[in-house]
Amino acid sequence: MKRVLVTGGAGYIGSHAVVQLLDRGYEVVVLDNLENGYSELVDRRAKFYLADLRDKNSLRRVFEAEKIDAVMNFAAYIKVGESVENPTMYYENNTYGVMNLIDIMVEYGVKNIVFSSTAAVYGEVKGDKLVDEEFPTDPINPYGMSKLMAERVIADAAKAYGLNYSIFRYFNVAGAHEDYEIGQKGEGITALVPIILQVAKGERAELGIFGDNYDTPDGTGVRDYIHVVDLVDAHILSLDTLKEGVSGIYNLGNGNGFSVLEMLEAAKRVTKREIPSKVVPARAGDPACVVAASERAESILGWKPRYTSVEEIIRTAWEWEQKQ
Ligand SMILES: NC(=O)c1ccc[n+]([C@@H]2O[C@H](COP(=O)([O-])OP(=O)(O)OC[C@H]3O[C@@H](n4cnc5c(N)ncnc54)[C@H](O)[C@@H]3O)[C@@H](O)[C@H]2O)c1
Ligand SMILES: O=c1ccn([C@@H]2O[C@H](COP(=O)(O)OP(=O)(O)O[C@H]3O[C@H](CO)[C@H](O)[C@H](O)[C@H]3O)[C@@H](O)[C@H]2O)c(=O)[nH]1
Repeated sequence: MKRVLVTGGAGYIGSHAVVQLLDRGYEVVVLDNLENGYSELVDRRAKFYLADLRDKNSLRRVFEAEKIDAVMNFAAYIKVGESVENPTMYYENNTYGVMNLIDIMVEYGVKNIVFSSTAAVYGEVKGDKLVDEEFPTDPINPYGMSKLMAERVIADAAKAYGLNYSIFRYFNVAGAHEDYEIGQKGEGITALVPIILQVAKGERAELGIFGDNYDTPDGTGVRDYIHVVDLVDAHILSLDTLKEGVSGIYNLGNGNGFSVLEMLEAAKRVTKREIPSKVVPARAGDPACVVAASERAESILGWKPRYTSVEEIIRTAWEWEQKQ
């Protein structure tokens, strides 16, 4: 396991995977169409290819030129609201794109894939039970369904073609690497933490709190926030299990739920700034409360998240945001 192809390596999480793999001595090849990525986020030590998952010939060019040992697939569309408005665009990129990638991996004899999935595969979670990997999958938006379908494609292909896979279901990823100038970026950001910090910076007038009528203690949505560096660590650890032929599906979260209002208060403490907010209508496709049980990643991969406080997670994101 020497050379890893990182698809979506010019994006937020992919660019972290690139530097963390390089720091552990892997050779890294990046594939991205730069639709939502930034070439300046890609570490210069990695080799970059402009290619698109939906275009098999562009993928062939990469696999022809590079001997790949494992693929980490981060390339996807990621916005829940957009997926509700334009579902076919999501199935085309997030499901069909993965089918293409698998076909090309098989064509070139590449056996190992690490895949970014999402807590959105679980859909509406009733009550306040932690969600483990056996929880029934029932996505309530096309984004989650496009990822669940891709998971199924990967598992079926693994059986048929002898592949090994690690599928990671991320909860809410936030924060930034403290040693590199990389982080979450982009005009169209919809994720809570960067939006709150953009308000703190004065780039946005206020935070719109999407609904305060949910069945949660303060009525706002509850999520499990996980630091991007911890998240990527699990991916890298899983390369060793893939080498041993062990495939699996793993949740990645901290196991603690924070509401939108709690995140807002934490961000005020970290930034020491005013952060104006107002309640606006709930966003289509948003469940009330989603919190992870991630013991499987801990026991099988030996994974242990290091950033366990949301203040710490927000602080690293704030340091990045201020450099922008
Ligand atoms: N950010 C989160 O909280 C979160 C949570 C759960 C899952 N995920 C998953 O993690 C992965 C990475 O997310 P991110 O937050 O880094 O998003 P991002 O948009 O920053 O990165 C995605 C990258 O993939 C590229 N890309 C998209 N479609 C492509 C295609 N067809 N061909 C080539 N490149 C393509 C984009 O240009 C971008 O650089 C996604 O698969 C996403 O579904 C993210
Ligand atoms: O401006 C905002 C943005 C978000 N929220 C709320 O904050 C919480 C977190 O929202 P995010 O958009 O940060 O993330 P989601 O919980 O919607 O997560 C979904 O989208 C993510 C990508 O953005 C991941 O893919 C994740 O797996 C998927 O469930 C939700 O309760 C949301 O309603 C607001 O109130 N205002």
